[in-house]
Amino acid sequence: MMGAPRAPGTVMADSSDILARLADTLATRLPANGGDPQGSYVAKLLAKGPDAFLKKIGEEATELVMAAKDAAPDRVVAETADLWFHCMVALTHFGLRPEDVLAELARREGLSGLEEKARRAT
Ligand SMILES: N=c1c2ncn([C@@H]3O[C@H](COP(=O)(O)OP(=O)(O)OP(=O)(O)O)[C@@H](O)[C@H]3O)c2ncn1[C@@H]1O[C@H](COP(=O)(O)O)[C@@H](O)[C@H]1O
Repeated sequence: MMGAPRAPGTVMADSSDILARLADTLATRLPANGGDPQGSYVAKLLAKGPDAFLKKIGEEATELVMAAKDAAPDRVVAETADLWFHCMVALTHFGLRPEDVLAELARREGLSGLEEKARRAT
């Protein structure tokens, strides 16, 4: 069950490993791990295959853009959560973990996007 919505800017005390805990839950929904499409939204999505969760990623990205265009911070937070969640379903399908993405961001830390682009051009 999902938690109650919170105002933007408030941080839960135990939020630091929420991505890892969510990934653990999502992995249990894989067909290979006995995920039951009758009793789980995630299992249903994973059982349908990539087209289903890729469609959701496209929808949630569009909804985030619309929330941002409306300058609605509460909706930006909610739509970003929807987008991250569905991206995590995709990671689960591919046997990947949020830690893989965080490691990639850590690898990029401190390297300006302008500098990285200039390196690619040479
Ligand atoms: N974080 C989420 C989460 N975020 C969003 N959603 C669901 O994602 C669905 C799609 O969102 P939409 O706004 O598009 O709603 P919709 O129009 O009804 O969706 P569709 O019918 O078009 O797919 C909704 O049913 C949301 O409830 C989530 N469902 C589950 N989780 C987490 O995943 C865990 C496992 O979920 P189950 O596998 O369903 O038990 C949960 O305990 C939660 O921690």
